[in-house]
Amino acid sequence: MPSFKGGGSKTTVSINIPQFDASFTGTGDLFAALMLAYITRTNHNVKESLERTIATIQSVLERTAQSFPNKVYFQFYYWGIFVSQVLGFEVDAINTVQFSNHSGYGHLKGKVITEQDFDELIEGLKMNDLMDYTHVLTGYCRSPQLLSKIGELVKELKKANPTLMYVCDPVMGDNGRMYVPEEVLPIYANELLSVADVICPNQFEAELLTKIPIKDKASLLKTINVLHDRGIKTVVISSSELGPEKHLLGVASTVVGGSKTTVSINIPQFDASFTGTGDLFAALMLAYITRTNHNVKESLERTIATIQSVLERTAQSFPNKDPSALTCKEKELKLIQSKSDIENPVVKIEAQPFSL
Ligand SMILES: Nc1ncnc2c1ncn2[C@@H]1O[C@H](COP(=O)(O)OP(=O)(O)O)[C@@H](O)[C@H]1O
Ligand code: PXP
Repeated sequence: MPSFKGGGSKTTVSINIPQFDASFTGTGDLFAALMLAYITRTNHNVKESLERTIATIQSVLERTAQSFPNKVYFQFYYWGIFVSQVLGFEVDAINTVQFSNHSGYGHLKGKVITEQDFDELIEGLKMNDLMDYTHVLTGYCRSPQLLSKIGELVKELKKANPTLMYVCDPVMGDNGRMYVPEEVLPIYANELLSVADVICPNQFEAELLTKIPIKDKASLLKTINVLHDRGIKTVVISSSELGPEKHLLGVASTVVGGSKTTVSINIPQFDASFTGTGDLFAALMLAYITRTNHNVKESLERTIATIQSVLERTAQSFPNKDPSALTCKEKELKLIQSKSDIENPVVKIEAQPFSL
């Protein structure tokens, strides 16, 4: 029964809540977060806040019996999670790091998940019989030991569900510089690639994995073929410097039933560098490769359309500033504001067959 005392006058309201014949976990959290939102929006109108909160929780509980067909296990930071949820995936996320902020800022405080932390979480999932994943997506990870364990986990999960899709974003660096310890490279190259169904390195990461310098389209294609030869069905280079002026080039390639499709897309380049776009890219590709059953053209087009609209909205939130002058805080990706673009991206740039 919420009560509000403002300006000396008190308002107290109550509501009858139809009771479900089951007990749920998480409804208290939901209640508090919804009340926070509605008390803010209505400036402490407790009647409206309570009504909307209860209406929301009632509809969530009514819908709780309908479950999503896909359940993703995430080993990640936060950017991809929202996107996957908006696109209809149930997500169990393990944050590989619990940091005060991302690494683009000048200072970084917090903790990296240890192997023991990881083992405990997996033990709990197993004890409760919760390992029924359809997808695994891994990203930012600084520990070679932990990565190795993830490889073992993926093998185990695939044994239980042979159709499970493992999307590996081998997050190691960008523009010629590694930002995780060098020791993770052999683990990606020797242990994770062999279990990956989809891999989405950027140009630098693809070079590290194959030891092929990418100087032109021929070396890019060679790199993709080497990755396919290691048994990876779908290889996506999230960005390379081989695009036309002021454009990046993204490439996606898939081998289905012995026949290969490779497409590329010109990505208009913003005059700024953003953090989190790689995470976003991997989560979007996972969703669209699943929805389209490895149609790389459509997947790449929708992924790029979504990211472009997020970056446009991010850059436009400070219209009087040159994008290159934006601070780290100003460049935080405007994900929540882009929810409807994430749900329904408008494809403006078509991917083309990749040819030399
Ligand atoms: N400056 C930029 N301008 C336009 N698009 C960008 C820019 N930076 C990143 N992106 C988008 O984000 C995607 C992933 O970024 P990329 O740099 O390849 O990944 P990572 O962050 O892992 O290095 C690219 O495919 C591109 O669509
Ligand atoms: N900082 C942290 C803490 C991260 O977890 C990541 C990627 O997950 C990055 C920086 C790099 O982000 P991106 O490659 O997606 O731009």
